[in-house]
Amino acid sequence: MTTTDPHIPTFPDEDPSTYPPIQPGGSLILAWQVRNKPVLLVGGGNVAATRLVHLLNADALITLICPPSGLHPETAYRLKTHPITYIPRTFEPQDLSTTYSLVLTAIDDPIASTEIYTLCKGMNIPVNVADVPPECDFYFGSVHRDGPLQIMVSTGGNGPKLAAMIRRKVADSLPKETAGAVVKVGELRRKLRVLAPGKGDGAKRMEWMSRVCEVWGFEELAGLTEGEMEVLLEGYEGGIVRGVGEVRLLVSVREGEREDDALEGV
Ligand SMILES: C[C@@]1(CC(=O)O)c2cc3[nH]c(cc4nc(cc5[nH]c(cc(n2)[C@H]1CCC(=O)O)[C@@](C)(CC(=O)O)[C@@H]5CCC(=O)O)C(CC(=O)O)=C4CCC(=O)O)c(CCC(=O)O)c3CC(=O)O
Ligand SMILES: NC(=O)C1=CN([C@@H]2O[C@H](COP(=O)(O)OP(=O)(O)OC[C@H]3O[C@@H](n4cnc5c(N)ncnc54)[C@H](O)[C@@H]3O)[C@@H](O)[C@H]2O)C=CC1
Repeated sequence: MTTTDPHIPTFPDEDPSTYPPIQPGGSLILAWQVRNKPVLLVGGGNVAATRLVHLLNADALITLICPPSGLHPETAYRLKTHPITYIPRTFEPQDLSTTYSLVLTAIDDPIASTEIYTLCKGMNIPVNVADVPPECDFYFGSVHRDGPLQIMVSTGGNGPKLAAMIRRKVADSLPKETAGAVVKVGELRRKLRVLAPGKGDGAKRMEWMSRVCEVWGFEELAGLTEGEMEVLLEGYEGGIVRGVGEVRLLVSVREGEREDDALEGV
């Protein structure tokens, strides 16, 4: 579909074939920040136990509603080990309020599921009803977690078991230093922001960080020491990204000089 709206400029030299193709019918995949936000989980069985893992990993403020007789051993364990608000009975409509930023149900009662879904819609609260895709504002996916690295596989409801198998394949194909590299790049980016805090430095910061990621391998990034970061960052002002060999050489020369200075001081 194209439009002739006169407010939209035309770029004579553009090449639309370089833009990503649009494939409608997918999900909007996001990394939702629920840290310290109230989330309601209804049900305490098998599926609820897996939902709890995701919610706890995301530091949500969780309320769980489920009769004690329905608790899966893993759910009961989480209730003992984490500050989850537990309501030991079946769901009642007054349990819902707009303070919840998210509601998840994992119950084996389709009538109660639909009731909760309808109440959530009335309150504009995003909801996931575990086994009823049409009653889900969002689906869960199969998640690989390693430190700050998270990879989610979604098949858009087509094959949840396949999603789990694909997730394992993806995880197995990653170099073992991947999460370590993510941690160190995070440290380096925070140091860079201290060195060049200005908003106007954004483009230069981004270009420099991108080049560091490209020039250094995962293994080298994962092993970045404080001294190596210091030497790397010294290149930032002049837009220089030193390679791993040069940085390590400079670090060892400096360490040698420090030792010499220390000896002279004796
Ligand atoms: C739509 C969605 C809604 C939602 O739950 O958010 C949904 C719906 C349904 N799942 C069903 C069945 C199974 N679900 C699993 C497992 C997982 N299901 C997950 C997500 C999703 N499941 C969402 C779509 C995600 C996507 O497609 O990308 C995972 C990825 C994440 C998670 O739940 O945390 C997690 C794997 C986590 C992991 O191991 O890594 C297994 C396998 C197992 O249990 O081992 C089976 C049996 C085998 C099979 O059917 O494949 C049925 C019943 C079908 C029926 O009656 O036949 C429905 C309802 C329906 O399809 O109508
Ligand atoms: N990822 C997915 O979407 C999957 C969905 N399912 C479906 O999810 C649902 C839950 O599955 P499981 O956890 O294995 O079942 P389960 O039988 O282990 O757990 C059901 C839980 O719901 C509780 N419950 C029932 N009615 C309730 C109410 N009104 N208020 C509060 N708690 C209530 C029960 O006490 C129990 O804790 C089932 O309908 C199942 O078919 C199952 C596998 C995967």
